[in-house]
Amino acid sequence: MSLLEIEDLVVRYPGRGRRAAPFTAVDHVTLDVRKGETVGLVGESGSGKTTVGRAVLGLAPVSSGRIRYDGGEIHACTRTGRRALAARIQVVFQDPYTSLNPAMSVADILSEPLVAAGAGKARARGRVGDLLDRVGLPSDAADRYAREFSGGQRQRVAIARALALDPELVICDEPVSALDLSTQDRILRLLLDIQHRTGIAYLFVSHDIAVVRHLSHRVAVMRRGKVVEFGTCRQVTSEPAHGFTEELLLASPVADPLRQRERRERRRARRRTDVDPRRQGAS
Ligand SMILES: Nc1ncnc2c1ncn2[C@@H]1O[C@H](COP(=O)(O)OP(=O)(O)OP(=O)(O)O)[C@@H](O)[C@H]1O
Repeated sequence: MSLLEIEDLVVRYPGRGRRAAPFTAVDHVTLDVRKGETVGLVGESGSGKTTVGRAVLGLAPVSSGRIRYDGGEIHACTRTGRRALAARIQVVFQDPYTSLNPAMSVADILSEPLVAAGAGKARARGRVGDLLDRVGLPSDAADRYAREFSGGQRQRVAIARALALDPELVICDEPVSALDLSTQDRILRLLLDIQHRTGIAYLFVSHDIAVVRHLSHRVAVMRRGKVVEFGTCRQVTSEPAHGFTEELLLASPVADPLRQRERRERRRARRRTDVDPRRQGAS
């Protein structure tokens, strides 16, 4: 059964300048995420991936369409409704340097969502050790400050914070793109391990199809605000139905330098003939 259902979602922003037309960042997007599943949302920069995640979180304006969570409509949720949802849907952002308050200790960062949800301070503190353990950090990390950690360790803290309320769904918005390759690999393994242990679902946003294929059950490919392809990871990455998916696969890293050059040239040739119609005529 689907946990999250996005149906015909449109997010439109007002145009900049007096006569500029509104800009459609998300254009009739339909997709769903089932319990315990990872859906990868992949596409080039500006295709609307983050905006889809933000609309689910109530942070982007829904112009039309529906978003349902566990059967209930959430696209027009009140503040109280949103607060209740916060325990069920959490988010991990791209940049672990800006998403954690450097002036707070890790214990405070991890207790904050629990206290906000009504747990007493002592009870919230009591859960910190377990949360650190779940993301592979030592218990003495609790008394240190986020600024004392590496990018990968900070992202572990951000993941622990997202897990604090035992959510059913975590929106991961480019959670590894600010990290070096070996740290990326460790964080992706951690996310997989957490999913195996808890049955959590992920909507995993990334520009990198190589990262997405690593952990997604299904993959949606976005281009210029639209989902151009949505299918199982195997279908989308082995038998892509859309030329743009092929393009993304071609752009993912390959070891052979000759193939790399061939791919670069094909990419350049495509870019020369390709203009985003959402931007045409906009001032
Ligand atoms: N608040 C806003 N006001 C106006 N336009 C916006 C706003 N937020 C996003 N956009 C535009 O919507 C489009 C989609 O942005 P979005 O961040 O969702 O893309 P993305 O696929 O996640 O790209 P990236 O990987 O670079 O973050 C972009 O062209 C962006 O400039």
